[in-house]
Amino acid sequence: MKLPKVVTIAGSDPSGGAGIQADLKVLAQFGVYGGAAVTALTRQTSAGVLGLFPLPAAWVLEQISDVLWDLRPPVVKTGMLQQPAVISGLGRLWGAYLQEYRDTAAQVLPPASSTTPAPTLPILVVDPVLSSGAGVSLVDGGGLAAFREDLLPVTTVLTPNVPEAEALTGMAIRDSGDMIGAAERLLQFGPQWVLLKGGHLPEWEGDRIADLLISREERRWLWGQRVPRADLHGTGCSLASALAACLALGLPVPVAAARAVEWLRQRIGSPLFVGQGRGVVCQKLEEKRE
Ligand SMILES: Nc1ncnc2c1ncn2[C@@H]1O[C@H](COP(=O)(O)OP(=O)(O)O)[C@@H](O)[C@H]1O
Ligand SMILES: Cc1ncc(COP(=O)(O)O)c(N)n1
Repeated sequence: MKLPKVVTIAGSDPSGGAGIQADLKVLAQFGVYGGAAVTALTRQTSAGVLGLFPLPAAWVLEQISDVLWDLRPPVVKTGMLQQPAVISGLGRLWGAYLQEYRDTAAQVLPPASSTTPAPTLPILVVDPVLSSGAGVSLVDGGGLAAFREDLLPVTTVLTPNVPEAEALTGMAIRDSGDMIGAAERLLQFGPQWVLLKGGHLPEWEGDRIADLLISREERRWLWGQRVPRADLHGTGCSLASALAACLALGLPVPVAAARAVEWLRQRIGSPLFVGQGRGVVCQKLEEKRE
């Protein structure tokens, strides 16, 4: 069996709750090998982001190119990309990576017939990080246009939260009906799937909460138990990494999304308090200590 591998392209969070540190821990927990290309350093504690130090965009893109053509990961997950030049440059690199896969498959496989399954193309999971949970901007001006024009057209699964979906579409999202409208608008930018997370909506019926998974063919609500006053950061990074891990393990998108959401929700109710601020996602519930 092929080694399941994921490369994360994200920023560094020294407190370990978000960014590449969180991503690599989640991947390890799913038994998936993780590589990481770093886009920016942050000064960050469990209480919030204190500073941002972007790496030169050309250098970030070289890192990404090196690791893609070395590890040849079947799944790549993005977090804080931060600079428009990185967002657009990744779109171009990913297009070239896909093209090379197609060319190689055409040389290796017999001519396609109705009985030959199409080769599985690499998967790009994009978590469009725009700001920290506490509202510090994590993307430069021009970032939204770069996402819409250059990265979303080559994205397999886009995982925005409600404010990110509002920023990308310019639409207000107040209820589940608005979530459907915004997710359909996001599909028009090109991603194959959108997982629109519902955590920021003020009201769900009773103690329930739902995320919306949508493609051009199907629409599913992923319902779960709402945890009152959940106070943790790094949930978006952890969810996208769990999804990437499940995809690298070979699960189809709807099954992988349901499993990743369930994995995270089991942990939202019992965060780990590692510092002076908010809690983080506890990796192994069974090993949690006070
Ligand atoms: N209070 C909560 N109880 C249970 N699950 C939650 C809660 N808040 C968010 N979630 C779940 O956590 C995941 C992340 O959601 P969300 O908070 O919307 O995105 P982000 O972490 O990117 O801001 C989603 O699967 C969402 O349903
Ligand atoms: C390096 C980095 N990447 C992403 C986030 C967003 O995470 P959150 O919104 O959960 O604070 C973050 N705070 N830091």
